Amino acid sequence: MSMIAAFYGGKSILITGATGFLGKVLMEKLFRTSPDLKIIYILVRPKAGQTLQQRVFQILNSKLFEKVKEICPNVHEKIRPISADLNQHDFGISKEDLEELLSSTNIVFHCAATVRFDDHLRHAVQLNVTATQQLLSMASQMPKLEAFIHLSTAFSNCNLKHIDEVIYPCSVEPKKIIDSMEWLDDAIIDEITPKLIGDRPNTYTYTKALGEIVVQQEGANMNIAIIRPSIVGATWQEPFPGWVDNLNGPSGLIIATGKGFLRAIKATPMAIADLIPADTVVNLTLAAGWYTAVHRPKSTLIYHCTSGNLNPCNWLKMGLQVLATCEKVPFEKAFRRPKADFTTTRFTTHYWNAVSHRAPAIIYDIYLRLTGRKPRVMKLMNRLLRTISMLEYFINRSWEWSTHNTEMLMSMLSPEDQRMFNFDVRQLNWLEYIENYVLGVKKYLLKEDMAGVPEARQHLRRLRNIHYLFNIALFLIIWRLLIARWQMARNVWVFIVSFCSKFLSYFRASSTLKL
Ligand SMILES: CCCCCCCCCCCCCCCCCCCCCC(=O)SCCNC(=O)CCNC(=O)[C@H](O)C(C)(C)COP(=O)(O)OP(=O)(O)OC[C@H]1O[C@@H](n2cnc3c(N)ncnc32)[C@H](O)[C@@H]1OP(=O)(O)O
Ligand SMILES: NC(=O)C1=CN([C@@H]2O[C@H](COP(=O)(O)OP(=O)(O)OC[C@H]3O[C@@H](n4cnc5c(N)ncnc54)[C@H](OP(=O)(O)O)[C@@H]3O)[C@@H](O)[C@H]2O)C=CC1
Repeated sequence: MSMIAAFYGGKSILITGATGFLGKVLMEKLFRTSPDLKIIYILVRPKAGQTLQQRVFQILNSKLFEKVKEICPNVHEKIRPISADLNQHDFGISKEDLEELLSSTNIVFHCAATVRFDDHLRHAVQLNVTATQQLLSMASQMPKLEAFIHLSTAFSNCNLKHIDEVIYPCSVEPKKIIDSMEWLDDAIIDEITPKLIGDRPNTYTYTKALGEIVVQQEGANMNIAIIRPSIVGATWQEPFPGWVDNLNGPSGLIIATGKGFLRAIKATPMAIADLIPADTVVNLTLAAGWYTAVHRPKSTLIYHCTSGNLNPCNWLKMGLQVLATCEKVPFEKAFRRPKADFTTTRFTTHYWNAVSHRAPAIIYDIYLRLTGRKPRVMKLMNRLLRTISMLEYFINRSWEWSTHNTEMLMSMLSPEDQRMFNFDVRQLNWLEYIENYVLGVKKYLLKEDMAGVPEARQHLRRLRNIHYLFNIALFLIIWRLLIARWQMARNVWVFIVSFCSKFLSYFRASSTLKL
């Protein structure tokens, strides 16, 4: 019998960010392994014209929840969406809902965050710091609370090379930052942002670090744990391999590679690609929830959910496997053939951006214009290059994360729990995982049917022929222009022609002699 699954049975659980990538996988696993849990409260905001109920309906009707609906047919009765916007004071939760939440909740999983790298500091602070502080204040009024689990990121201290499972101080106290956001105007915030984030690359990592300090300060009297995942990727095993539903992290770049948009990227091939599957993060999170509530460690424990020190994979290995899979099972309607390389210097990156990214986009847009259609490729390309520039920091460095707490937690699990809530990345086969990831991107993100693969292959063959024809035509045009303008080119041309004709006549002569 699984101790962890039994622990969540009969519990009332509050999840923030349940409509996000990790939140959905977390909810799915909870329902699948503890179908007898009492209720899951989720804080949801109405979005894109959808009501809360419609959003929940959409989640439950996705492929991710197919198994759950078999195991727990009344799953819809066990999810209670609560209208809440974490940008608002008190989250805008109604008085009745708040009372119910405060009186019933046993466990809190705080997943909501803004994960955008370029968010304005005011917004990032509001969501990743102030909202965390408010949620903790709410949690402190929950008489039945057993554990509060906060989702952070392994990159919250990416300004360090070696990162321990501890909370590092920031130069300015989070409370001062929260206060200042209330009275500083946007222009001043823009001006001080680079000084505040210091040697971190973006507001996301900075505010996640502030969020951790808030958790430590405000949650001193609660049972709290912090999970720090690295780059979260598609699921490894559960509920099925390759599930992913947003473009964050590597997923967007996998699409860009498979569709032939991405041809070169500045990366350090041997740097560690610290990916971690979403289901691994969820298993560790649930195990930490159980351990925190049952064993009540004296201090806040931080768990690094990373792969680099236990089972390292580098960007070269990952990139080659992405390309190999895209070759084997191509994406539909590719712009160009999937063929990409890593660049290592600024100069080569600029060169390949001009030749392999911008030039084809301009040519294709001209073709679209000439055929009476709206040009769109350059816009897409600019967005891709901007995304790459945001991610570059993470693919050109390696970090070391210590994993003592994570390994300790693993050793505390029964063999049954080690199997059911497996977060041992040493068992992960990277090539198999990356292949399933790419297939998952194709099936669940791009919603492409595997029946379309032969047509996609045919399309790639057409693109290859166009590529060859284009290259030959380009060569001939350039050569013709050179001959017309340069004596030197003419001399070379005469030399080549006379060399070839001598070579041919020599062959002709030697074959006649043999006869
Ligand atoms: C040798 C072979 C070589 C082969 C090479 C093979 C290569 C394969 C190797 C792979 C290497 C992987 C490296 C990963 C490193 C990850 C590190 C993460 C570490 C931190 C982890 C964390 O702890 S943190 C969680 C992750 N957090 C993010 O990862 C957010 C990032 N992101 C943003 O911060 C914003 O995205 C940003 C960018 C500002 C743009 O912002 P933006 O305003 O320009 O664009 P938006 O995001 O608003 O998107 C506007 C519309 O573009 C659509 N779209 C957006 N991206 C798209 C895309 N890539 N492809 C298509 N479509 C896309 C979107 O769906 C919208 O569509 P629509 O308008 O229809 O709704
Ligand atoms: N994905 C990754 O690579 C990594 C993620 N993490 C951490 O894991 C956690 C979950 O990330 P992930 O699932 O990928 O992120 P997503 O962007 O997929 O999900 C974010 C969630 O937060 C919710 N949210 C955002 N703003 C508000 C708001 N104002 N009010 C209410 N809810 C809001 C979103 O709701 P809505 O659907 O309405 O937008 C969504 O449910 C985050 O804390 C992140 O920092 C850590 C390391 C890596």
